[in-house]
Amino acid sequence: MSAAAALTLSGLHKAFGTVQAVQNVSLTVARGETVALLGPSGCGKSTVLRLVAGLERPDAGTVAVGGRDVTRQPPETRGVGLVFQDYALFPHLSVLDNVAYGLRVRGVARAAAQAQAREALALVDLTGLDGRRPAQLSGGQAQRVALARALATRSPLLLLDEPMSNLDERLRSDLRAGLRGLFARIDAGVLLVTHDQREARALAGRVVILRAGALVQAGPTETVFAQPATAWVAAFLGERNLLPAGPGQVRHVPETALQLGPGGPWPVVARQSTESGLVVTVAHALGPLTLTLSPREAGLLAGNTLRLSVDEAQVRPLPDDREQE
Ligand SMILES: Nc1ncnc2c1ncn2[C@@H]1O[C@H](COP(=O)(O)OP(=O)(O)OP(=O)(O)O)[C@@H](O)[C@H]1O
Repeated sequence: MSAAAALTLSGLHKAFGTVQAVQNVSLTVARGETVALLGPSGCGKSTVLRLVAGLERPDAGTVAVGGRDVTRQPPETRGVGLVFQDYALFPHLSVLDNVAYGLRVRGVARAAAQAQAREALALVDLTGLDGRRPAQLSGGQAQRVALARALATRSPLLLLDEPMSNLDERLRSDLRAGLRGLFARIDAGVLLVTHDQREARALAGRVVILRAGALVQAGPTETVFAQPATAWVAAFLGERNLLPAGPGQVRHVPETALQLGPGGPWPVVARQSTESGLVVTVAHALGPLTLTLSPREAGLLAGNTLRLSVDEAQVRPLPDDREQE
């Protein structure tokens, strides 16, 4: 199977001085699959991508692209398409020539390079803008040109490092929807680094979570979000209800376990209006529980109390590993 994988990383290590940036990371990305690398700032996400691209050399471990060991190859022979957050387009070249550039430097003849570039521009819905200069594009269009440039190489593996970080929220959500369709159409593997959990959930079939350079959990996206393996992962993914349960243990009460209506009433001890609704904390018998109420649900607040019960079947014990670093 691994011969068919777009990417196979085995036992990768990389230190910068005393900083262990990447520690024993192994993962595979199948063709046609999108995998998101998630983790807090400084956990080693960009370093993993740079090791795959050949911009850094690992201290130990191997990188195979399309079943070929490229650990000792320079970036240009690895067959990897890259889109970095500070993507640079050549200002003096047209959109078409920007996209064709990488093919031309690999020795593809001009007419063939332009045909492949047009095909890539069509994939990102930019047909008709071939003749424009980068300065005549919106931020979202320029971002799609950078993507088309990576797609045009027809690499079996695309690496995207925070590909939408320069865009505003509306453009990001438009582009997210477009990318999901695009990734489904091309048969490449995609390794995506993002800070944005919505981006990971929208685009990736699997997620890999890094902490201080080491892989702490990997699995199908919805499984990892629904069943974080430890308290640290749960907290990183935004879970708020981790109740102390003895030494080194917490009880994870997911928000889906909180059922409004029966139970209580419990006193509301904190409330705050946010973009997604009214966030309230109730003093439940199990401990303080925080949940977000939609405007309609906020109508269930009676004075300063809320009726809710906990579906115990969804409550899971987790090891509390939040202190170790
Ligand atoms: N060239 C370098 N020299 C020294 N230290 C480095 C170098 N590149 C990265 N590091 C360190 O390695 C660790 C991992 O960095 P990396 O950029 O991979 O993290 P990241 O998860 O991508 O972070 P962010 O989300 O903030 O971009 C950090 O502690 C960083 O300071």
